Amino acid sequence: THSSRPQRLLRAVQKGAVRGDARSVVANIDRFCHHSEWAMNIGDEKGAILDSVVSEVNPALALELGTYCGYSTVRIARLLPPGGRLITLEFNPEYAAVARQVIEWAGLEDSVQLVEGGSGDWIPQLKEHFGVQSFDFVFLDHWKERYLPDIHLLEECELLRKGTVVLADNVVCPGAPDYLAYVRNSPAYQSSYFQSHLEYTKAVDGLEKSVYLGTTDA
Ligand SMILES: O=C(NC/C=C/[C@H]1O[C@@H](n2cnc3cncnc32)[C@H](O)[C@@H]1O)c1cc([N+](=O)[O-])cc(O)c1O
Ligand SMILES: [Mg+2]
Repeated sequence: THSSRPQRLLRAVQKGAVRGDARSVVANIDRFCHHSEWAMNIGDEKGAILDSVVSEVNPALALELGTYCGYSTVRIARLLPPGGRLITLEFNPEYAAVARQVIEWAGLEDSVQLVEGGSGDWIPQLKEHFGVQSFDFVFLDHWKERYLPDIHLLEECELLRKGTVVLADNVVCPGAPDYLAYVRNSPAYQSSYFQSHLEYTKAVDGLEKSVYLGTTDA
């Protein structure tokens, strides 16, 4: 039987990266994607922007939508403060299985909670299941048409607080036009754009950073 690209990516990590060394896991996935097979990880260039935003927020509690192989999960989790936690949602069982092993190879399993399921089903359950009050940081990198419905869901479930930072990948390529229009025009967000390039290519892409300001009503 032929392996899948996520399985080949995992094997590259297990062959090339040092166990327990998150930096080497990230470096080996980037090497695999630059030299062997492109994969939809945020990558090294946009990853550096992700790192700077995560470091600035220094989140005690972070949420990621769309784990895929766990590349950005590792980038975020390696920067969390002591006791910091990252909850990441992935509904594809095969991707979730690969991501678990990538996260373990990086030695970050104690600060990451990977939930196998859909954001639409799970966002409403995060408070009761994980004792979550609200998130300090949210990273959107799942299906692009889910960005807008899921940020509305996060608002409705009161999982955002004044100052929560929401960072969205791919707002240019593949693009999330309805999401961009919302966060850039809503009085509830202070939004800014970071121009970059699509992972492992020269195509233009960017990240949108949106700070939640809270609702205007009392
Ligand atoms: O399509 C892209 N990303 C979609 C990512 C999708 C990932 O999130 C999961 N998912 C989806 N809805 C979900 C809901 N709930 C949980 N997991 C979910 C999918 O099972 C997949 O693992 C993409 C495409 C390009 N590109 O160049 O084409 C570049 C990128 O950086 C990208 O992120
Ligand atoms: Mg992406």
